Amino acid sequence: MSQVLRTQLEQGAQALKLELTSAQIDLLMSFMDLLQKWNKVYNLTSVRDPQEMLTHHLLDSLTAVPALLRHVDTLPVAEGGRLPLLDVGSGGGLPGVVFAICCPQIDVNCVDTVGKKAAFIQQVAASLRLPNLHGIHDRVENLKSRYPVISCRAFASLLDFTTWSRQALAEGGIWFAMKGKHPDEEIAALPADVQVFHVEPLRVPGLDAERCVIWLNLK
Ligand SMILES: C[S@@+](CC[C@H](N)C(=O)[O-])C[C@H]1O[C@@H](n2cnc3c(N)ncnc32)[C@H](O)[C@@H]1O
Repeated sequence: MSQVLRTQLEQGAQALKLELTSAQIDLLMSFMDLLQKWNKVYNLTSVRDPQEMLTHHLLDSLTAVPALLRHVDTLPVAEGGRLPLLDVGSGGGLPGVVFAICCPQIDVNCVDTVGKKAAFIQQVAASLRLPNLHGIHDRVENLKSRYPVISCRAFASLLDFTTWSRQALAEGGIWFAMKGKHPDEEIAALPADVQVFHVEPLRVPGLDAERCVIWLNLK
């Protein structure tokens, strides 16, 4: 990836007030390289242009990191332990890999029904030496473990997301759904015991588009 894209990434991180080390910027750039390389073989994302990959995938996912960190910082985590997070329908690792790189205090588990996508995540974890990143090949509905935070991006309606991942939500846990426009109709379709407790608008550096995070929990 070019120096121009790296500079754009650094400027984007600064605009988001994310204090990333140059090692983390290197890892994000290497992730983009791996995504570009293996996309040709595995068909991980329809986005192929490197510039578009930077703004629509990397910076878009990065925009959710400050919101996630604000929440995580309020939770008790065992000494030396990491907070488990499940990223549902992670595909080529968005936002899961970005979260794993930017938040070493989080243990990121990316689940996808497509075996080659889960295998790609395992490959990214090994290549980039990320001990806090794991690929799981399964349907989210089948998972037996429980997670205090469950995220998704471009996955499904809020109703399907919360219904399919409900058994994987730890007691007192939260869902973190990355969405485009405020999804009024999806919110209206939620069952009575699932509540939206916060909607956070996001601005992606270099992208003129509506984005938000929907925070949900069980009543
Ligand atoms: C549109 S892609 C989004 C990928 C990625 N989150 C992104 O933002 O680019 C949705 C992904 O969800 C996966 N998926 C669909 N149903 C699933 C299920 N029940 N459990 C786990 N993954 C699922 C698909 O295989 C696909 O990779």
